[in-house]
Parts: sequence; structure tokens; C-alpha cells
Amino acid sequence: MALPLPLRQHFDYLLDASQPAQVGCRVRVPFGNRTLIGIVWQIAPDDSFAADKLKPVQALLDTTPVLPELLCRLLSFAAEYYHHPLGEVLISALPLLLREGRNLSDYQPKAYQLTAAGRALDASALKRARKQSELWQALLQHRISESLLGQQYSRTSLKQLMDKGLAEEVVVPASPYTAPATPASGLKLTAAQALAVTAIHQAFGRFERLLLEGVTGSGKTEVYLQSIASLLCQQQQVLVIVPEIGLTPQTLARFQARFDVPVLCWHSGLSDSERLHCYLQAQSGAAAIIVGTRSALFLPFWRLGLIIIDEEHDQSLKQQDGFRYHARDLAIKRAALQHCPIVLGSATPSLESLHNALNKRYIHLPLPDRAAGQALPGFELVNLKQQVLQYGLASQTLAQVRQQLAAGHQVMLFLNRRGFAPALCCDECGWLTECQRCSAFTTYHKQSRQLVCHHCGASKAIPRQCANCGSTKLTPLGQGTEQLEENLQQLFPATAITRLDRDSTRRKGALNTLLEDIHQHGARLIVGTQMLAKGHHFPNVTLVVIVDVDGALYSSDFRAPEQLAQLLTQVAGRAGRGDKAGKVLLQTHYPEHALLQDIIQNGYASFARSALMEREQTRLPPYQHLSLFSAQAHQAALCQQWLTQLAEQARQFPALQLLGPIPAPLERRAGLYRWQLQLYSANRTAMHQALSTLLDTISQWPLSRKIKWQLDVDPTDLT
Ligand SMILES: Nc1ncnc2c1ncn2[C@@H]1O[C@H](COP(=O)(O)OP(=O)(O)OP(=O)(O)O)[C@@H](O)[C@H]1O
Ligand SMILES: [Zn+2]
Repeated sequence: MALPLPLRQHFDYLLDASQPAQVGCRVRVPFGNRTLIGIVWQIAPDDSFAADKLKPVQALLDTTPVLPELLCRLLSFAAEYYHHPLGEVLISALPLLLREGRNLSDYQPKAYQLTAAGRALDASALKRARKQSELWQALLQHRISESLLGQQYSRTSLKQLMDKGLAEEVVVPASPYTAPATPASGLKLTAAQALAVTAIHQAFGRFERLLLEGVTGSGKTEVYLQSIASLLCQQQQVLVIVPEIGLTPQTLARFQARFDVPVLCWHSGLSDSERLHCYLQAQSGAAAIIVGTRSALFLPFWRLGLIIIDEEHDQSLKQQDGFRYHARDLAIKRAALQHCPIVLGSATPSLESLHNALNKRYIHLPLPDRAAGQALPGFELVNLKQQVLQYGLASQTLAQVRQQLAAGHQVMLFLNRRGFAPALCCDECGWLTECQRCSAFTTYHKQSRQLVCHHCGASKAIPRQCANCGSTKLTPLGQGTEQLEENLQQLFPATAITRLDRDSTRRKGALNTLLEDIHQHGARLIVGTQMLAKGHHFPNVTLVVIVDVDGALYSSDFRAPEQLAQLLTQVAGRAGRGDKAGKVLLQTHYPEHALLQDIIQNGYASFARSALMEREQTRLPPYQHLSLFSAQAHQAALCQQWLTQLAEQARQFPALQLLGPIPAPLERRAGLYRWQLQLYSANRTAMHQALSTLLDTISQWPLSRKIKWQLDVDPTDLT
């Protein structure tokens, strides 16, 4: 049995002959003084164990596996690849209700049929019970579903038949969706779109990886839609993975509008029973298309024909705690197991995927132009040096905002800092509000009247005095979206402003309300964080202002330039998507910065190719594989000691190159010091062998129990 424990081992239990278990079924087993829900992982013949030494399984919960064979293979691969305990991986792939051991049949539709005795019954036997006889006659013809009971037939009669052992309840899984007779028609494709759709069609029925590199507004979604249309006629299923929960309703709506088949969504905002419903609809084939966030990857499918990963570069595809998998990479593995193609789409592909496309491992499908022939928005740098700024905005920025508003257009202002101000500052001594538990400042939130640490989530009331000198003159330092909104309202009192960030969209349904607000046109300003960058199509936005990215230009993380280039391109891509031309103003104190120059002059595609060359020269991913060990403890010395010990062991593997131990860029979080050791290797197999050995060694160290530590394979976040 694989049990949900942080242990890299399996456990043996005794199943008796009356328990027809299969691999992938759930069991309830005793473990110490608790009971656990586990997954049957291997079944050994009776004689290979001393049966009297084994504890019996308390209950076998499934007659058919909740994790079908293909998922077991995917998850066992994942557990090995990410070096995460199998039991935790298996259990985390199941909807919560199944993890809790609920009965699957309680959630499936029911029907009633005759038992063998019922079928053999002589008609005369019921002649004195007219209603029962009628029901029996009907059951002789067909099963009766739960929904028809009470309407056409009496529940009492049914109960009487069941009590006599003549009828029984059966679970009827939903049936597969009805395939449309002809493919849904769509827009007339551009030449590049048509090529992409053809290439995807040609890949049906086998494993193939395709990278759809389409500039913002190039109509990637239309390519997805038209690729799918013919698959649906063959009654195949499609999985569409989108990076954020915020994107699922929009993507869902586009798929639902196009196809007359069941399209379901899957994300963390669903209730547990909604999730289980989705799981069952995917499994039975009742759902044709599932649009979901990363964990949709683990749904069972009846007949999966295509996987699409939209915004494949997005960081949220990587799980950042616990089982740290990358949904894109595992989806590729899943496609291989399913023998189906996978399409990775993005205007700003990750360097990993681009590398594979340029290498011809993936089929490369470029969409170099916008779909309706609109020009890509031009960038204009606004040099902030020696300028008098009004609320962080240069005078020429304000002039252009005014101009666009006067023309009845919408303007978007992007600032990747939520809250009112990144810190409160003492006017007299310069003291800044800091988090007690993190090496970070606390953000001032004016509306909620709190200081919030964006790293550990701790919040507290706003102090009346400086903790250092006692002065009462505390003022906000720097600007966040909350303040920008307030300031813009001063400057443009007659203009409606919408703010999109994590704070303004916290309430359920708030995001949709705000998006609808924006779509209802009218001249207005849209202020927001990176949430604005994600896949939105606001045709009336003609100007995008990137208020401040200077902080991100000088980061120590080797992925920072890639991520900044992606963010800038995606944000910029929101401008000029309708019939009016768009423009982007990028405010900066460093107009000569090489990255900014490259992006604005040559665009992301060119930046990415030169960034790849740089990665090759510096032997960074994707040219080498990276694994990250991190350690956290209340004392920095413990982290350092543990990682030093680990580094000594790691040095014995010639295939590994080490960087560290070093303190993490965010040196302390939630009261714990954070250190890391980066391992690089050109040889993936050698890396994984080394990791296995290292993990075995680590488990024997007493020090490993005094600290918190993790291994992250292919990490995307080095902070
Ligand atoms: N062949 C076409 N002819 C005309 N309009 C099209 C065509 N294909 C797509 N469009 C339109 O172009 C707009 C942008 O398309 P879409 O949102 O799919 O782009 P995208 O590539 O996903 O963009 P982004 O990456 O910026 O989110 C949509 O309004 C869509 O209806
Ligand atoms: Zn904190």
C-alpha cells in the first residue's frame, strides 16, 4: 500500500480473498494508533509473506480503481522524478472527498433493476399488489433511473420489491457525451493559424509536442478551438490547462460559446463535491472539455485526445510547496502515456520550451502577426531621470493618458505592487516598518488599515509612532496600486477607475464583476498588477503605461530577465487589440538598460533567442539541469551546517556542480532563516541517481530532523 506519509517506502497489509482489490483502489488501514486511507500499489501472492505478521486491511473502498493504470504510471513517474513520497503524490491527485475515504457511489447517479429472483418471478405472484406489479412489469423492460422515481413510479412499491429481494439499486456511471455530427465552424483562419491547425490535426492519435508561439492577440485561442472541433466529432476529450483560476471562467466561456458539448471547469474555487463531480464526468466521458488549473492534469479521462497548456511559460504552473511538480512537464509525460499530442501555447514561451522547439524536439508553430492584422503596440521609453513626477507619473505620460481618455479610449496602468505603499517610513529618522519574522518590509494597506507582510501574510495594526525614535510622523514610502488608484482619482476626478489586484478580487465573483465593468467600455482607467497581463482581451485599451519596473532590472536570479521580458510583453500585448492602434509607455530611470532596449527594439522572440545563447554560455538551464536543496531553521547556523554537510556528500558525484550553501535572497521568512544549495548537471540520469543517494544519506542524519528541508527538482523560484 502507498500511504499518505512523508516516507519513501510502501507498507504491507493483508487482503483476504473476499476483497478483490486492484492496483489503484483505496483501502482503509490501521497505522499506529490511527487509520489511514491508502492506495493499493502492488498485490503479492499469498505465500510470499508471513501472513501472521501482517495487519489486515480494514476495508477495501473501491471495486474499480480510483486511480486507473495510466494515472498510476504517471504519478509513479512523478514521485520518482520529483523525489517525493509516492503515497503523498497518489493521494494528492485525488479529490478531497476521495482522499477522505468517501464512497464513490454516493456521488454517482443511481438506477434500479430486477434481481435474478425478480426476473424469474411469475407474473401471477404480484397479482394482489397492483402498483408493485406495474413497476415489476416496467423493470422487466428496462432499468429505472432515480430521477424517474417519484414522478412515474412509486418509491413505496420499489422499496417493497427491494425488501422482497426482487429489485436492487445499481450505480450507473454517466454516459459519454454525444459527439456533434459536424465540426463547429469558426473564424476564417489566417495563413499562419491554418498551418498551425493542420499541424495539430496531423498529430492526432500519437504523442507529439507542439509549441504554438503566437504574439499577443495572434488568435491562439482560435487555433485551439478549431483544432478541437474535429476531435469532438470523434467523441474524444480535451484537457485545457490555464495558469490561473481567474482565467478559467473566461476560457470556459469561449469554449462553451463555440461547442455544443459539456465543457467543465476545474480549479481551487470549486467546492469539494463540485470537484468530485468534475472527476466523475471526466472519467465517464460525460465531459468533453475540461478547462482547469494545474491539478486538472491528474483527472482520469475516458478518452483523452489532446492536451493544451495555455500560457505555458506561466510560473503558476509550478507547484511551489509540498509536491513541487511542474504541470507543463508532467502534462507532456501524460500525453506520452496517452499517445496523444500536447500543444504548448504562449506569446512568450519559456526558454525551456523554446529551446526544445528550436532543437526540433517540438514542432514549432509560429504566429508572428496579430489575427486581424492589427499592429503590435509600439514601446516608448519615458526617461524618469531628472523629471518632476506627479504621483510617480511623468508629465508626458499624463499628457498621453489624458489624450486617450479624451478620445473615449481606455488606458491601463500596470504596477506590480499591491497595497498602498511598500512600507511606512519615519520622517525624522528614516526607520521603515519591517516584518518581525521576515527579512522584508511590511506593505501599508490603507483601506484595511493594516501593515501586511506579503511574504508570510502576517498583518498588524498601523503603529502610531516610530519604533526607533518615537516620532509620530510616519508617511507612506513608494507607491502601490491602491495609492495609484487614489492618486489617479485626484488627477481624473470624472473618470471611473477599476483596480485589478489580489486585494480587489479577493471576494468570490469580484474578478468577474470587475472584468465585466471593464468590458462595458466607456472612457476609464484600469490599474492593476500582473493580473492585468494574463490573457485579457480589452479591445478598447489603446494605451498601456508600465509605471515602474526598475526594481526588477537588477535581480540576482538568473530567470529574472526572462520573467521580466515575459511580463512586459504580456502587459504590452493588452494594447491595441481592437480596431484602434495601441501604444506602451515604459517609465524607467534606466532607459539605456540592455534588456529594455532589446525588448522594445526587437521584441520577445529576439530577446528569448539571445537569452538562450547566454544561458548556453553560462551553462544554466535548459543547458544543464538544476535541483535545489533548501533548509530552514530558527538559527542560520543550522541551515548552513546541514547544507555544508550535504555539499560535502554531493561533491563526491563528479557529474554535479555545486553553488552554495548560500543564504536565499529572502533570507528570513516567517521566523525561519533560509539557505540553499544549487546542484547543476548536464546529465539528467546522473543527477537523479545522485539525488537518490543524497536523500538516503540525509534521512540518516539526526540534524535532518532539527531543521526543515526540501528538494526542488527543476525549480523556477530561487527566492
Ligand atoms: N482568424 C481570425 N480572424 C479575425 N479575428 C481573429 C482571428 N483569430 C482570432 N481573432 C480574434 O483576435 C482576438 C485575439 O485572439 P486571442 O484572444 O485568441 O489571442 P491570443 O493569441 O490568445 O492572445 P494573448 O496571447 O494576447 O492572450 C480575438 O478577438 C479573436 O476573436
Ligand atoms: Zn513576514
